[in-house]
Amino acid sequence: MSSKALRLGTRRSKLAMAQSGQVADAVSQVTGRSVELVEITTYGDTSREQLAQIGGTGVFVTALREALLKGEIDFAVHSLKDLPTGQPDELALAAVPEREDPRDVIVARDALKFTDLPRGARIGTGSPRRMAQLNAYARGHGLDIETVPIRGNVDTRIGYVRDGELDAVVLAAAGLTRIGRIDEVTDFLSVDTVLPAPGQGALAIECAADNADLIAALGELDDPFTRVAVTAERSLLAALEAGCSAPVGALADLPPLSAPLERGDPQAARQIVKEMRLRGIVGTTDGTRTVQLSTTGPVPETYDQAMALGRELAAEMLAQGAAGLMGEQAQ
Ligand SMILES: NCc1[nH]cc(CCC(=O)O)c1CC(=O)O
Repeated sequence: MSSKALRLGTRRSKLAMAQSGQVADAVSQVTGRSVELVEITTYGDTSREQLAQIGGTGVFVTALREALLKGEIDFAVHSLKDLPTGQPDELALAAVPEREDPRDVIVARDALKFTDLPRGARIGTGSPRRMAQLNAYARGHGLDIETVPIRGNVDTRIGYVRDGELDAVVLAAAGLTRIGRIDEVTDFLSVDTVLPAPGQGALAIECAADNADLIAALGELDDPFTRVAVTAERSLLAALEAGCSAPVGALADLPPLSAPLERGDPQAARQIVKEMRLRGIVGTTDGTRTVQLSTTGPVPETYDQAMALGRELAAEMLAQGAAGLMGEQAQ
């Protein structure tokens, strides 16, 4: 490989710059080459419409992919949850690095926890998935909340709480960690309450499919465990024929992983992890109807097995009426 700097295409947002910067450092470390950031503007950054209304799927991703295809950049970093499930033949998913905390979190006024929010509390989120699950939980537990559609970057969203317009906003833990604002979280939502978006907390590093040297080099950053988990989650999403702004939550977790990880020994964790649990949920945004299922089995040994697991769970969810619940959002 030549010693010219690698060009990493990135959106200008704080989150994109943070995650691109972190990956740039990791890539220079494994390749010994310098990495130069190239800023790309995407429709998702300039549009003020609700993400769900502009069709969600891929709005943040398209411009970066176009720059890759035109050879203007060598590789790009995406939030995996924003990446459409169909992979174009010309592009390769060269690496999925180790996942951050996949949970959703609340930033609320007065350090409030979700379940301590007062009657009539207004919670901002533009995500039908979050609305569906928060409203379903509230209905089941006698809470009285109102979900309020918002969008904008993290500063804007947290701003609604700071200026008193909303009681709380929902965000992804991973994004806040990456931009150094995880301390502002007032409650980490259990995945038993809100299942994250498929792939949430993971990054995708993409480059041209014909650049074998670069694919091999970037592959050093790949975490096979994360990749197995997100492959199952995204296969579930694809089989439900839903996009990244659909009311679909999914999480493949590796149950015994957390304890050894807390002892700082991920290698030990890898040896004892035998099972993977895949959970999926679909619901109407008002939370009146949900289909939630899970399956537990041996950790898949191939990505094809992981995909099969996702497809199987999706088929069971569809058999229980999942398609009808997603249809409700489609107006
Ligand atoms: N939809 C926007 C988006 N895409 C990725 C993240 C950060 C979390 C991640 O990388 O999964 C966010 C912000 C959020 O949901 O709070």
